[in-house]
Amino acid sequence: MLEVRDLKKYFRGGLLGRRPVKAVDGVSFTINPGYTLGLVGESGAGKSTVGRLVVGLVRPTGGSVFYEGRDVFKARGEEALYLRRKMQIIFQNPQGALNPRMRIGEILSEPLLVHHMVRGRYVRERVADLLEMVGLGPELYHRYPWEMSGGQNQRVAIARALSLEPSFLVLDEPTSALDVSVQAQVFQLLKKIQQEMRLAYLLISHDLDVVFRVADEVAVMHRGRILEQGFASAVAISPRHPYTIRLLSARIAL
Ligand SMILES: Nc1ncnc2c1ncn2[C@@H]1O[C@H](COP(=O)(O)OP(=O)(O)OP(=O)(O)O)[C@@H](O)[C@H]1O
Repeated sequence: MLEVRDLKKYFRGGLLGRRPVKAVDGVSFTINPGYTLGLVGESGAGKSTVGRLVVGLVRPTGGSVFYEGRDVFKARGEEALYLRRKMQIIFQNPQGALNPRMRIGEILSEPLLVHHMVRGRYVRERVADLLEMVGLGPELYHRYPWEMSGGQNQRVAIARALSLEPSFLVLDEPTSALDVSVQAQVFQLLKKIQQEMRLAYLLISHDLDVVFRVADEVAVMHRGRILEQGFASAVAISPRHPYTIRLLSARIAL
């Protein structure tokens, strides 16, 4: 469903901006419906840049992304709108991702109205459904983001993404800003939604434990490239993946 080919992003770097920073330097992978690819690597490896490139938030230096056969970087008009709906991204900091001046009900209604997902009089009903899908009660409709916990806000961010009926989500460190006890609940929710809606996930994390627990396949990034890749169970033990094994055995804090 999602095919990433030889993706590159170079930023200007160095004095006078002459030496490029090769944040992403030839990354390729595919993800199928219902599957999770975990992208792991140390800080600065280029993981977040890959996530932003894939959903079209950052312009690439080179390479291509195909979603259901559509070229994400070349899409215009109706097709671009369709892709904006189908490919969503969830960020690390839910508080920052939600407008503090809007109530939860408004935050969830807005995309439904902008993208004409439901007729006006059914919006309220759909918002209640979305809240229920992410395990939140209808009484939160009138609350503001700052009146809720980090975990509740991340659930709202997930509900907002789901409102557009996506089939692919980039999860960029989705639980890093949350308490450990809440992290497991959010991953449980993401798993449940994935099974119900056959969503494909690109899970970005610096936490090896999280990625190996949650993802079906793992790609390990280092300095803009994928060094090692394979099924989570195989990558963790195969001698063909020395970098990953070193990371795992040393439990390096990435
Ligand atoms: N807008 C930008 N301008 C210049 N350099 C950038 C920009 N965004 C990222 N970089 C650089 O690109 C490289 C990769 O950054 P990126 O945030 O993708 O890494 P990461 O693996 O997600 O790291 P982290 O886990 O710390 O977020 C880093 O060297 C970073 O400084």
